[in-house]
This record gives sequence, structure tokens and C-alpha cells, in this order.
Amino acid sequence: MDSHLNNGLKVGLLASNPDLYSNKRIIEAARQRGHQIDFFNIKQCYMKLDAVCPEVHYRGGKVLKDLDAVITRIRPSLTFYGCALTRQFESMGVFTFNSSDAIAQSRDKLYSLQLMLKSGIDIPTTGFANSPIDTTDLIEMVGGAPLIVKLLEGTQGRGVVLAETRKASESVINAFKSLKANLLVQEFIKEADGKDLRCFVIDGKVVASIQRTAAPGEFRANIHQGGSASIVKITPEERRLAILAAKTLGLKVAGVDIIRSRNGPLLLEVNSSPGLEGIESATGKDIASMMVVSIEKKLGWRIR
Ligand SMILES: Nc1ncnc2c1ncn2[C@@H]1O[C@H](COP(=O)(O)OP(=O)(O)OP(=O)(O)O)[C@@H](O)[C@H]1O
Ligand SMILES: [Mg+2]
Ligand SMILES: [Mg+2]
Repeated sequence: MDSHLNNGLKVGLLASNPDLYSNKRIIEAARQRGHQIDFFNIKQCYMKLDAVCPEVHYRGGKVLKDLDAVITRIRPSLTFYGCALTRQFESMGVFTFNSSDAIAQSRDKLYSLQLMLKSGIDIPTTGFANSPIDTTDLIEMVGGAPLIVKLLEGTQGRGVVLAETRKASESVINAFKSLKANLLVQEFIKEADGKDLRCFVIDGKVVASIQRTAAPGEFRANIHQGGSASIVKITPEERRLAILAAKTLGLKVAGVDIIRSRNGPLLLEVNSSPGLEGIESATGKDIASMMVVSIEKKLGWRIR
């Protein structure tokens, strides 16, 4: 790509909030490395479906042209539209980081877990149901109480409940059932002691990892639930697991969450738009630049 040798790349950041730490850092890193980057608000983009000349337009009618790459940071509530836009950029020949297929797949948590198992990755013993269900059997299936109940649509730790006894388990499951929610029932990994690992993967390498520790009296390690982040040394097995999980979903960039059990590391979930704030501040690493460098490599771009 000779045309790129002397000029920066033309990059779009497809996201929702330009003031978010992660988005600010990505813009800053791209500019620092000599690229042109524009923020595109997902909701302000629209598209023309055309077999020969597909287009994406931006509020006011601006046609988005000559992009080399689009960095996709799609929030869960905008998965459908964000993936459609990403697909449109792909049909225009634009490199997307992550791709629409990978994002869509990773957003289906149940399907993702099924794919993980197929890849040989261990997860906590998990049951899944829609209502109406046999509550007693569902509880037994995952080894009885204490157990974890998760709403499939929950994020940031909301919708994740620890039921300590069989009675509590029945109440929680029945309550969720009456909401007609898809629910996941999972063995409680007590020995994790309110901690989990977040491994940041770029292009098949773990570039940083942190341990998140839940606030006192809390089992959820989410930062949004008062958890704190610290640096951690991960084992080779954990590293392999994180890399395989990202690969299984086809994610070029991923935040892989792992819980340490007495039988080794177990995969909790994989995030296709992992946040940068917690991991950059705990490790002091410039993850945003690593993401930009990954795009440069893919497109064969080099600094003069
Ligand atoms: N089976 C389990 N055993 C012990 N602790 C768990 C288990 N599942 C989850 N946790 C704890 O609860 C936290 C939140 O769970 P999880 O990551 O599954 O949901 P979430 O963060 O709400 O989902 P999302 O990341 O999609 O927003 C985890 O980070 C972990 O600390
Ligand atoms: Mg989580
Ligand atoms: Mg998550």
C-alpha cells in the first residue's frame, strides 16, 4: 500500500460517546501516530444498500469515503444497528476492528459459551432455560446451592445474583421466570473469593491482564459494583485460555474474563469492546496505541 507510506491512515471510530475514556484514548493514540481519525456516532450514521456502490452517510448528508479502517466500539444495546453498519463498511472494503460477525457472535452469550465448550475451554457448570421450567431439576443440574443466577441481558454485574441456599435459589429463579427472562444458572465458584481476571487480547496475544477484586461483602468483581483492579501475573494456562477464547469468536481485540477455580481457570465471558480505563491505569500500558499499531500492521502501513 504505497499510498499509505507517506500519509497517515484514515480511520473512523464507530461508537456512541466521544467523551468516554476509551474513545478519547483511541482518538489520541491514532492522532499521535499520524493518522486521521473521526468519531462516528452509531445513531447518526445511515446507509445506502447498493450492490456496486454501498455507502454510509453521516448526519447532514456527509458521505463517509476513503476510510482505511473502522474501530468498532458498539454498546450492547446498539448491537443490531452497530453490526449492520459494520457490515456495510465491510462491504465497502473497509477493514473493521472488530468485524461484524465476531461482534454479533460474542453478543450471544449462550451461543458463545457453546462455542467455547466446542473449543475445549472449561466454563463453570452452567444451565440455561426459558420459562416455564423445572426449577428443582435446573438447580440440581448445576450441583445445587449456592449457585449463581444470571439474566442473559444483564451487564456490568447487574442481573447477576448469588443464591446461597436452595430456598433462595428457587425464589430467585421463580422471580426471574415470572419476568419471562432468559436465565442462566451457574455453579458458584466460591474459591475465586470475589476475584476474576481480565485479559486484554490483541491479535492473538495477551497484551495486559488485571485482577479485579470485589468490594468487601460483594462477590461480583465488576468495577461498576465497586471492585478494584490490580496487576496480576497470569499462568501459561490462563494465557492459552484467553487467546483461544478470542480466537474462537474471531475477535481481533477482546477482553476475556476468567475465574480461578480449584480445578484451574474457567472462562466467564468475552467482551468485544473491552474498556481501557481500568487496564491502562492499573498496568500503565498504552493499550490504545497497541490497538492502532495492530491496524497499521494489518494494512501494511509504516511510519516514514
Ligand atoms: N459462577 C460464578 N462464580 C463466582 N463468581 C462469579 C460467577 N459468575 C460471575 N461471578 C462474578 O460476578 C461478576 C459478574 O458476572 P458476569 O461477568 O458473568 O456478568 P456481567 O459482568 O454482568 O456481564 P457483562 O460483563 O456482560 O456485563 C464476575 O466478574 C465475577 O466476579
Ligand atoms: Mg462481567
Ligand atoms: Mg462482561
